[in-house]
Amino acid sequence: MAALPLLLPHSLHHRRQLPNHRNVFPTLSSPQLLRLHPTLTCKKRSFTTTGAGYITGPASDAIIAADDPKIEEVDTGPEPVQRFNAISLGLLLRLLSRHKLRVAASIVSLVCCTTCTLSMPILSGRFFEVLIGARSEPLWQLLSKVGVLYTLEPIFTVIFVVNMNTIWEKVMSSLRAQIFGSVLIHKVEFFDKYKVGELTALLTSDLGSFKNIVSENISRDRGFRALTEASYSTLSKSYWDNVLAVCACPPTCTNSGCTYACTVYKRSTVKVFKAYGSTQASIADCVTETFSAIRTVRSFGGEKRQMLTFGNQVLAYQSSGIKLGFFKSINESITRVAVYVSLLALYILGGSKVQAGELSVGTVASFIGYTFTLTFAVQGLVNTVGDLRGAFAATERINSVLSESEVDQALAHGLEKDIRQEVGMDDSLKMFFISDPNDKRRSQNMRYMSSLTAASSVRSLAQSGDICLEASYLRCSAACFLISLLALKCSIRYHEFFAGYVEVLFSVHFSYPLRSDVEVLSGLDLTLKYGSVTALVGSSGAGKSTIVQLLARFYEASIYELFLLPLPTQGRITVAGEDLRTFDKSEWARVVSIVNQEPVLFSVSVGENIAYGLPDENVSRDDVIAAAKAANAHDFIVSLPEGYDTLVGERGGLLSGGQRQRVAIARALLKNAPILILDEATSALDTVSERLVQDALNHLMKGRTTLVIAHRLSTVQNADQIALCSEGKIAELGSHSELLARKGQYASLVGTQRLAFDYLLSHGSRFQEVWGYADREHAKLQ
Ligand SMILES: Nc1ncnc2c1ncn2[C@@H]1O[C@H](COP(=O)(O)OP(=O)(O)OP(=O)(O)O)[C@@H](O)[C@H]1O
Repeated sequence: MAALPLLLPHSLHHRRQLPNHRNVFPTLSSPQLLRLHPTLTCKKRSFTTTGAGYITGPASDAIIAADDPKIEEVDTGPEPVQRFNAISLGLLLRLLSRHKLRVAASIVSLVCCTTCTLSMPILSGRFFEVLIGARSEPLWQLLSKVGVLYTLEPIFTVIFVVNMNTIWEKVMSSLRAQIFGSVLIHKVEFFDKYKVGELTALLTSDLGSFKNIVSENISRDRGFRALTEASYSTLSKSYWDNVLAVCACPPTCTNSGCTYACTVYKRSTVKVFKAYGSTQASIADCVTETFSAIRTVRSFGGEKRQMLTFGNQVLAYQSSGIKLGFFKSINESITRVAVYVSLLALYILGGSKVQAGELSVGTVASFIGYTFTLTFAVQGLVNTVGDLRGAFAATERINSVLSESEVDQALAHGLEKDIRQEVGMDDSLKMFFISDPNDKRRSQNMRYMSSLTAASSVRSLAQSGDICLEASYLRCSAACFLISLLALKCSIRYHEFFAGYVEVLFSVHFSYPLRSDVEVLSGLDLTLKYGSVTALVGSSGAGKSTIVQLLARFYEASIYELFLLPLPTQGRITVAGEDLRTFDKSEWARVVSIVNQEPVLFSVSVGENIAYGLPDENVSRDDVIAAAKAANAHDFIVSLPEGYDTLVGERGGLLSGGQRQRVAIARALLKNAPILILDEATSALDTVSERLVQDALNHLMKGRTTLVIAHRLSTVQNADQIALCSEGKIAELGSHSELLARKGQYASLVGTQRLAFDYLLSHGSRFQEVWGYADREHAKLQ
């Protein structure tokens, strides 16, 4: 079976995570860390481990149950960090090697059609000689030869163009699939960093200019054909007469000079092409952003501002386009001057040689024919060099974007396993596979992958055990002990310094990768008891959704190491005692259902959106309807123009916020995962709908480990436990009544909301007046 290198590109280098003390949640407990890094204690990096336990590659966040004795043999010495190139010559050759027959047919037809083309000037020369009586060959015989050439040349051209085009289309499809797959499996922070428009541009305009190398260069006067024609005509000329050949050489020399200059000044020209591409990407990004947020733009009257932004991007695009045109025009005009000089020299020298009887008229006529062929070919080559520059710039841009950020190994491994298991793989999936028998690292990764906790156990663990977000403070190592001792011996000032140092090193921290200087979570301990409901409350920005993101494994922290030494515990997330990172991400995704504050729907029908709950299965219509009924969405769906087949628009924009939430709840219900996370899942519902959906959710929560985030405390009063999140920690934990009795932050939050409610009640009559007025106005409009 072929392999999927681009789904696992970073398996090539297993980049070491940079020690970043703030980015260490969830990490592993000290004993586990030692289990994971058994060889670190003897400062030797290897996958060797003694007995059962975990092993990991250098800084790989995929953790593997290491019962495979063969793994001990694997040589995993420190690897140099390699830059991963999404598009490389090796990859292109591998893709081309899939079409050997077509490549051979293209080469043969190219040689044949070029031979036909280049035989024409010879026949033209003979034709003139026959006309002036300098040649005895019958005219009809000569013309029939010309006729054969004129017939064969288009036939070979068709074979060449069709084959080249087919090969390149197939190569480009695979390449596009590879790049898409590669982007898809990047870590979430990659998507935080790059805008949608930029990523879209990679797959459209950048890959488009790469495609142009062939699709724009298979015509007669471009690319390979121009190259063969140029070389062949230069050779033919030398065969006829060396002196005249030298006259016709300037175009070729100029072309070589231009090509050389382009190569020497590659950096500057590539810069211009790169700027052209990135301004094009910015335009795409501005368009995507503006039109996807059109309601926000309207509501703020932001049209002028968007026009200004777009105008600036267009001007930048225009200026880089003008610069590009300047480069092109210089190339073109230099070539033309060279051509004219060459033709003039040819007329002068050729004419004098004919007059002196040293050359026949036919030979000079053939020369002139070859000079024109050479001129066109050289012109074509100059254009091809321009296309190549564009393609190099696009390749550089794609490679630089995709090599900057890390691939999510835990996801890539699981995905590859998943796809490989598929029986009778679809053609559309096959495109993601490229065979590379030399990629030993991948086969090694495949073995680790197979050592990951099996899918069945993920579900059974999720269905049986508690989920713990642990922060076990100061399970000190010798290093910590030493620091503490030193701290005690030192003066107060130094003691403070060491205390701070210890705090930084050994408490739990989580920072988003793009804002690594801002701590979001610090010192968090929380257990979500199996089969019970835990409510997470707290002020805005306290870190509630961050906990959800960690539970969903959108973000994962690395094992924190300082000078290659494993540090004591930082915290971790476990399910039934197993570290989350022992699971494939895709397997984990199957056991967790999340309904967000602002659910995003795909621009397909309502039914398909609900069925997306089980994306890899053929969901029956009855199941979709059952899920919709349970989420109290059925009634509104059947009232839509085409019922379950009604399209919901981009991001579900044709539905109301409450309808979107109900569809999202139905989607989660269909998924039927043992772990349920509701992040303000009912916030967009009116009171009546909320009560109905809440009933469905209460039913759904039974027997599942549930985490509910809600601002309206009334909705979480009945939770088994309520955790108050404050400044990245769990400040209070208990039932509603326990927390009220404690009279702490929770009690004051409840008090604040009650006050707000009382205020509403006391102003009820006024609101009723307003609502009554609105109702009357509405009735009038009807
Ligand atoms: N992707 C991100 N990158 C960087 N910082 C982020 C990211 N997402 C959230 N933050 C920051 O993390 C902090 C905690 O955000 P979080 O969404 O967890 O708060 P929250 O308690 O859920 O708030 P709310 O109740 O308003 O939803 C905030 O300061 C926020 O600015």
